[in-house]
Amino acid sequence: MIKLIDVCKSFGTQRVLDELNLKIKAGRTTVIIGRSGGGKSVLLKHIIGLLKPDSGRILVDGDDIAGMSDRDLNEIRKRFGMLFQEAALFDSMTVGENVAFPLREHTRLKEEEIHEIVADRLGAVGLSGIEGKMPSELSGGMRKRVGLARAIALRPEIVLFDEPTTGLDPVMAEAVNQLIVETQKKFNLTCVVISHDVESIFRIAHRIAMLYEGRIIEEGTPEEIRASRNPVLKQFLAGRIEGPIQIL
Ligand SMILES: Nc1ncnc2c1ncn2[C@@H]1O[C@H](COP(=O)(O)OP(=O)(O)OP(=O)(O)O)[C@@H](O)[C@H]1O
Repeated sequence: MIKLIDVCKSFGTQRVLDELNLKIKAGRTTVIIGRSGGGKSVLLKHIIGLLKPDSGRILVDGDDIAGMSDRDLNEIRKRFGMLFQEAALFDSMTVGENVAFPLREHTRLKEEEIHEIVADRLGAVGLSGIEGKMPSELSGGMRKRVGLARAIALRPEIVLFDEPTTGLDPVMAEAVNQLIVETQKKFNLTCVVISHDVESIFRIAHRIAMLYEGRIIEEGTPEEIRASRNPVLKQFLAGRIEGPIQIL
């Protein structure tokens, strides 16, 4: 569904993506792993067109979004949902208004219909009836759930998750993982998740891709990744200090 071909991106003299190639399968969850500051968020922003590559192509269902006008890009973006780090809810809006936001931005649905969809999506994340609450009244896990309800408001085909379990306790992290698995299945979503939470990765991934020094150095099923002999991958998954990954 999504193909990145020879994607390069630098900021000043710092090359973050270096002829990166990756295929993301439809109806599957692909987790992109890699060290902090390694370029995972930059990669995700290229997939949704928030950043443009210096060179290379990014195909979404065969359309190259790298050279697209903002208008065409807006159309493509309707097919995406995104759950940002820290959920990124609008603090001055109620939960209901947060979830309704993409519907009000991108559709001409009537208020009644919007209310129905908001109730449905909040139900899907196990938070029925909290439309009137403010984000500040919610726990971190609940905020993530509301963020997910908002991300799926428009029934997207593709949902991008930027470190969905960061900052949550293990129980809450597992609840969010389960929710990702259930929501992916229920809506047959193509999910791209970036994470360095090794526990979570193996719980949610159909495919895992390791980003290192600007490239995907290994991609495969969780079993294949576990069995990999790649020293970078082995060091990363084991959380060892010794190995090819340099600690700055
Ligand atoms: N808009 C930008 N301008 C300049 N440099 C940037 C920009 N966005 C990202 N970078 C740099 O690109 C590198 C990769 O950043 P990125 O946020 O993608 O890392 P990450 O792998 O997501 O890290 P983390 O796991 O810590 O979130 C960093 O060195 C960062 O400073």
